[in-house]
Amino acid sequence: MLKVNDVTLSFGGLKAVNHVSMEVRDGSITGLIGPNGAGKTTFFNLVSGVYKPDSGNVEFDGREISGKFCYQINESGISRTYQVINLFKKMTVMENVLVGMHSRLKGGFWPSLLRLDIQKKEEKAAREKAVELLRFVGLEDRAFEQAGSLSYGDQRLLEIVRGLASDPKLLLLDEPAAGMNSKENDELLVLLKKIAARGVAILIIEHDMKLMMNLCDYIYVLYYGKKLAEGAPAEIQKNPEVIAAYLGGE
Ligand SMILES: Nc1ncnc2c1ncn2[C@@H]1O[C@H](COP(=O)(O)OP(=O)(O)OP(=O)(O)O)[C@@H](O)[C@H]1O
Repeated sequence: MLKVNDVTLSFGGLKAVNHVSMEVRDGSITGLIGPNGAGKTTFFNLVSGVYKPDSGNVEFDGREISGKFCYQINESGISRTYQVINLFKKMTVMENVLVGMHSRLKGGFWPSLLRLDIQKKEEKAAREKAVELLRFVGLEDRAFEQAGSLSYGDQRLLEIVRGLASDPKLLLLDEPAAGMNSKENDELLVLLKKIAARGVAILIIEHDMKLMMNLCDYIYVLYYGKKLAEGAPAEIQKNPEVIAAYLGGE
């Protein structure tokens, strides 16, 4: 579904992503690992439309998406979360999910101003769907609390729910386990497998190797902007170059 073909992006003289190709298959969980500064977040920014590659291209469902705006890429079915929690902390949990849904809502400006029937129906359906998504992650009881009042781990879950709200086919997760305790970590593993079982493919950046080894179907390793290795978790784990990169890099 996602095909990244030989992309390169430089910041001044630094090749943050250097001739990297990769693929994410339908419904799979694909991992992206590498030491700090390897280019992982920049790679996400290339896929989600924050940056346009200097060379190479990105295809999603057979169509080129490189060069499109972020909102167009989101509409085509790619959603993402960020390394730093990016919620509207003063808004309720429910409102945060509804914000994530906006690209799927049809009733534009005039219907919303006049509160036409079509818009009321759409709003009701959106709320029901938000409740269903919150139930999916066990946050339905917190729907009307301020997002900022949730624990750190729950805020990370809410970010994932908001990412799912636009009905993506592919979810990009940038360090979703950061700051989670080990129980939250185990719950995250179960949740991400459930999301993939719903048919949503996942591309995930994460430093927690235990989580990645248990979670991913396939892993890519970046090192100084270049692809160092790719393969099944068991192969990656015993790859001497990968071990050396981690021992040397962190
Ligand atoms: N906007 C930018 N301008 C200049 N340099 C940048 C910019 N964004 C990233 N870089 C540089 O590009 C390289 C790759 O950074 P990137 O954030 O993609 O790495 P990363 O693998 O996500 O690291 P981390 O695990 O620490 O998040 C780093 O050397 C970084 O300093």
